[in-house]
Amino acid sequence: MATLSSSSCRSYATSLSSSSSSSSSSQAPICGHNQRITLSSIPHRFLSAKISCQLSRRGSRGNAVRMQDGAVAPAITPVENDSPFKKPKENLPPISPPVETKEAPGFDVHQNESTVTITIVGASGDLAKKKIFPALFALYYEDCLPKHFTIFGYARTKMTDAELRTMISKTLTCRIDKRENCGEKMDQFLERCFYHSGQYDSQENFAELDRKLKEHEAGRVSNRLFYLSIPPNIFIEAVKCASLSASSGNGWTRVIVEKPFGRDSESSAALTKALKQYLQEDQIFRIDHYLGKELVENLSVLRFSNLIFEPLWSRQYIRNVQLIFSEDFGTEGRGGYFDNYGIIRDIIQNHLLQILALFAMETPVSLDAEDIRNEKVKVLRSMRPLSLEDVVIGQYKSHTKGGITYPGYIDDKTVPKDSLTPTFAAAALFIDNARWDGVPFLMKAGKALHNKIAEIRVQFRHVPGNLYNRNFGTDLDQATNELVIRVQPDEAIYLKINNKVPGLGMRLDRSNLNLHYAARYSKEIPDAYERLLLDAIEGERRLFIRSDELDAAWSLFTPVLKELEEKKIIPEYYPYGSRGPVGAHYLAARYNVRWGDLGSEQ
Ligand SMILES: NC(=O)C1=CN([C@@H]2O[C@H](COP(=O)(O)OP(=O)(O)OC[C@H]3O[C@@H](n4cnc5c(N)ncnc54)[C@H](OP(=O)(O)O)[C@@H]3O)[C@@H](O)[C@H]2O)C=CC1
Ligand SMILES: O=C1O[C@H](COP(=O)(O)O)[C@@H](O)[C@H](O)[C@H]1O
Repeated sequence: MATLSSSSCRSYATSLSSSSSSSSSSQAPICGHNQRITLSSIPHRFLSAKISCQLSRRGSRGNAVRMQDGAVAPAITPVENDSPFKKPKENLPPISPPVETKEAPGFDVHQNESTVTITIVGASGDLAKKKIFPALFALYYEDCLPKHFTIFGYARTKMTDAELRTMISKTLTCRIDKRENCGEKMDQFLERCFYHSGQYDSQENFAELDRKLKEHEAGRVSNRLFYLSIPPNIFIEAVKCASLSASSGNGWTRVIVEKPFGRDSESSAALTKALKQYLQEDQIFRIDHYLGKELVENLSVLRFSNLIFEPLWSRQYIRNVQLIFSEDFGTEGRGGYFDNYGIIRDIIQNHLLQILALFAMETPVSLDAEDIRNEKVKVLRSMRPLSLEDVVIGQYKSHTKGGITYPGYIDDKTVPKDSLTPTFAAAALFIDNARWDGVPFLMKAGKALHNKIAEIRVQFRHVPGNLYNRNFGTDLDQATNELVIRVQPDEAIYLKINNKVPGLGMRLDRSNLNLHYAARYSKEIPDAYERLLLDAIEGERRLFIRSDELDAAWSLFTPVLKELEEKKIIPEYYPYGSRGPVGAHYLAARYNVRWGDLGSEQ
């Protein structure tokens, strides 16, 4: 049955190939160092170990992946340069069994080897504990981190290395399919984690960090990844200090920046400008974790490697596209942050818009990061800025059900009582290009709704002159095909088709051709942060946001966000746990659309 490699593993074994060409600026030190070392200076023998990581990501114990139905997808032979991602990765460190020995600091005995240090700035925070450390552990567990790696936590909180390890050990989990040696792996991983306490605006504190990093690097080529897991108002100070006092002297330095990337065009441009004082564009990895989700990553595969979808992918056959995000909990605990942003900035302008761009782009020249991002930016620049009449906003209010009272948004102590910040929004967007002219792209995102789901729905047009129309009664909508890509939870891709109900009569029903991941694949789906962290380590920028994409995204939403705020538009209130404001239906109806997630069978 299965003939394609299906695992979450990388098939771009090229990341292993040596690079002498790729973007030099990301290899360049960023503050005053002048030595450059490229991957070509790393002995070739080290590269093969990386291949074994790639293979282990292809299947738990061998090169192949077993499907739930017993079929085996063959692994891809690990030939260097077989990557679909044409551009070779930069300066990759070698991979080998993850046992680190203590090195005497300060000696350049390892100058032919390289090392990667990942510093999590804001290590004491929520995201670091919840996502970043667990993702790094998962990568370690899969033998996907380089042989010489070190993880540093950096924050103001006073903590020892041991205390950091205790803190993060609470949130590390093991892969379901490989529990046996989990404890051992966890201990090994924790031994590679260290902590340095410092201020975010202190060059001196970062210089202390630099000294510690150097000790761990022990004279090897030093590659440094900083993950800014801190509130946005301190991004610039932290980047400045990291850049001036703790960037690599002879390898690459990269910085992962978390959203929010500003709150409108102006502030986003200011942030970009400030970041670029200290970093080159290709050192900046702007993360949108939705791009790291398995089914979002699969969008292009589905479309460009199956003959049956691409010919239908246009206004000729597609009636509308729906991008839906809902959470069944409120802003609990994050109300302070959220009130300054609202759901349009929190979800729609980034996560849903990024999915839209990937969905709607033209075929890129290659799978190279710049080719893909070039196509995405064209989509964004072809879009009409959102207008006020194409937006509906809502805010959840308290609701009592089954004797339990669920708080309203403004019941959160960190939210002003008179807040008009939307916790729900629906919007109709249009791409004014030849492929998508007139096709509504409807987006809907909300907190404290009745379910937790993220999905893409593609509703196709009616079959012209359908011979079987009368077998459906008058509801033509019911007779059109719909492709659903359920991003989460319970990942699936299904296509609603019309089918004859078996029997002597001629009755049609709607059935699903269903690719249900849990039934099809035994391998656990990696968390988005795992994929993105590994990409950042490997210098793969495909899933990160380029500054021109960001500018284009903000241009679409800034005018309407300003108008909503200036006119103090009152959101439609909806009860906690409901399906959201009824206004979303009117908006869809205006474009002759019915939300696909609300029908009797979804
Ligand atoms: N949490 C999440 O689910 C998500 C978060 N993000 C983004 O990731 C980043 C980190 O988020 P999160 O971990 O929730 O943030 P936190 O509020 O938990 O902050 C992280 C750390 O930053 C330090 N810090 C907090 N407030 C301040 C302040 N005012 N001044 C100086 N330092 C401060 C604290 O460390 P210390 O006091 O020890 O220095 C804190 O532990 C943010 O940009 C956020 O928008 C993005 C998506 C989801
Ligand atoms: O970026 C964000 O995403 C989360 C939802 O992420 P998910 O991976 O759990 O779907 C959302 O809760 C948060 O408000 C937002 O900032």
